[in-house]
Amino acid sequence: MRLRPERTVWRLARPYLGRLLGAGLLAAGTELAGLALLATATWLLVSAADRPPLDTLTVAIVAVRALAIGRGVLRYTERLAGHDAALRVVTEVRTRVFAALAARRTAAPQRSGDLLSRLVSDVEAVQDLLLRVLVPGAAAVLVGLLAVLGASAVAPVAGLALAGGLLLAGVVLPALAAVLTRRTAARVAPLRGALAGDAVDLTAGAADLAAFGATRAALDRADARARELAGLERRTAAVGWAVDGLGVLLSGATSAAVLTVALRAGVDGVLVGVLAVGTLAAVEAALALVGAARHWARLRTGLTRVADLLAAPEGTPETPTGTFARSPGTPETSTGEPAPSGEPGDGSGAEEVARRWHCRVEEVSLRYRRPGPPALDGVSLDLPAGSRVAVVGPSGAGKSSLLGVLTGMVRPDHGRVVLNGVDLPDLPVDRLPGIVGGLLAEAHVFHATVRENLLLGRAGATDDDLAGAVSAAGLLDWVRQQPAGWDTIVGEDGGQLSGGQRQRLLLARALLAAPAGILVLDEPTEGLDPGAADAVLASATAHAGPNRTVLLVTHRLSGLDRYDEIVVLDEGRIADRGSHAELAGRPGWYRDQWLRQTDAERDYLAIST
Ligand SMILES: Nc1ncnc2c1ncn2[C@@H]1O[C@H](COP(=O)(O)OP(=O)(O)OP(=O)(O)O)[C@@H](O)[C@H]1O
Repeated sequence: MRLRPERTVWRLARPYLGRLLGAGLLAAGTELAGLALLATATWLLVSAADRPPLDTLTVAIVAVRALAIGRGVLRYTERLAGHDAALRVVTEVRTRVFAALAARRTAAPQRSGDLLSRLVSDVEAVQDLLLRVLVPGAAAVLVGLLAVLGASAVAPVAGLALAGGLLLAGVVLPALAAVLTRRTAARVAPLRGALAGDAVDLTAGAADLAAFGATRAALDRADARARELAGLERRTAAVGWAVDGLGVLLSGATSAAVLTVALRAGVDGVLVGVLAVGTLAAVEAALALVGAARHWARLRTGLTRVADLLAAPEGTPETPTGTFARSPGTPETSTGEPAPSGEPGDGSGAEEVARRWHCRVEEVSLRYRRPGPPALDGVSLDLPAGSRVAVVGPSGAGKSSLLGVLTGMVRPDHGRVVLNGVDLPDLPVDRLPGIVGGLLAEAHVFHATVRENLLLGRAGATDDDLAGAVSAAGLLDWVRQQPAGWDTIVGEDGGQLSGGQRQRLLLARALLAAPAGILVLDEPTEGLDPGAADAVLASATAHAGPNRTVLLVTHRLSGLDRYDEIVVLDEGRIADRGSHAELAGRPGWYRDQWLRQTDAERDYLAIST
């Protein structure tokens, strides 16, 4: 077995060696005080029957009290000194790990859940290695040696029997425990990291998962991981229980062996009792090595990850620990796990794909806080299948709230949304994502490949579907330029993409959603320059096709002349509605805004040419 991670810890702990040695000696002192206490108390009990001289008795009684108090004091100071040394080492390690992660993040960002797991659990492995393995391990070895010497002084054969028992308890049993624990332990740390990543995705990406009907699949995946982790931990606990049982058996057997050989060697009766009890205490101290070995085996994965991180050159890419959807043609996710059941977008179904959807929003009112102004106040819209409707208005007018109501994310206080004659709440929740879907405000990009992010929009999408949507969003050239193509990792929340590329990826994913239903687009061209924004909006609207309704929320008014109706919202109410030509031709918010934007763009073009 290569001890590279331990060597890394050793190197980092070297400046604190004096403190660690002190803690080890104090731990050995505690064990020795315990052993001496048992031996003296036994001697006192056994010899009291023979009525020894009072001064001898008094000395033994004082010794028992002093050892009992001393043991407590030693234990306390050992804990204090050990933690002081270990926490100093851990502070150093955590600083270095943080610096290493920060340096690598620029080149190969990892999932924040995994980063957190590295910074917390893996670094704690270093602390545990020092406090639960090295210090008690060193103390057990020292106490064992001194106990063998003590027993040999009484009778060499007794020393030999004790040495045999201590070898079994302190070497064979710990090795067995380490081997049995290591197999499961190697899988626990990465699984914990992946589970932490799942937690981040389930919280940060909750709205998107719900919008695309992928919440169940993501929850199932996290649940499967949690169950696997629980199973592994149960197995580790069972191994621990079995090894502990063997330890107790061994302790009794060693004591019996020492007792037998000491009696055969003609050792005095009182001393035989002292030897037997002292043996129990010495074996118990040696059994601490079993716990230390188990901890060591469990800590190795975390230690290895810390050592790798501190040793790796900056920017070494790593494979992400979790993925989302997967290609229908791909048998496994990139983590090698089986495919999750209930793929996102299942709700789209053949029935939804074939049907055209007529949507009516009737007198919808919504108030988030009471008292407080309404976010929506009696809003009505008619969205015939295949229509193009844009919702505009000043910031805070209620545009995103309207999309929230339409996608079922927010329940209105009054009014209703009717889809092909059915009230929205009466539709099964898993069908809604197949009918209404798209790009919502604060959309989340998952730390997965381009393909997996897109398949969240429609799980069964073919490569042609993906290429069509990505091309409409103006990202196809970029995907083709990437060495990994569709399998390019985009980083957590698209951290490895530019703002515009991230937005285009989100738009492409939205275009894949609800293929024959209602496509909602909340600020799809945000962050793109005016020219690109116009081109992307035109191609995205065209990509929606004749059957799909498009409901666009935008601050940018250019390109809306291709829309059937524009609704101007203000303070939750419909302030105006009509075509672009009608609204731009009459006084009001729309015309003011239109003139302001065209002037600003003229200036922009003048400066940039
Ligand atoms: N989750 C919420 N809790 C409380 N109030 C909210 C919430 N979401 C929106 N609001 C409030 O409702 C009103 C409408 O917000 P909404 O996000 O729908 O406006 P918007 O027109 O989309 O604005 P913007 O153009 O700035 O995105 C605002 O006054 C906002 O503060």
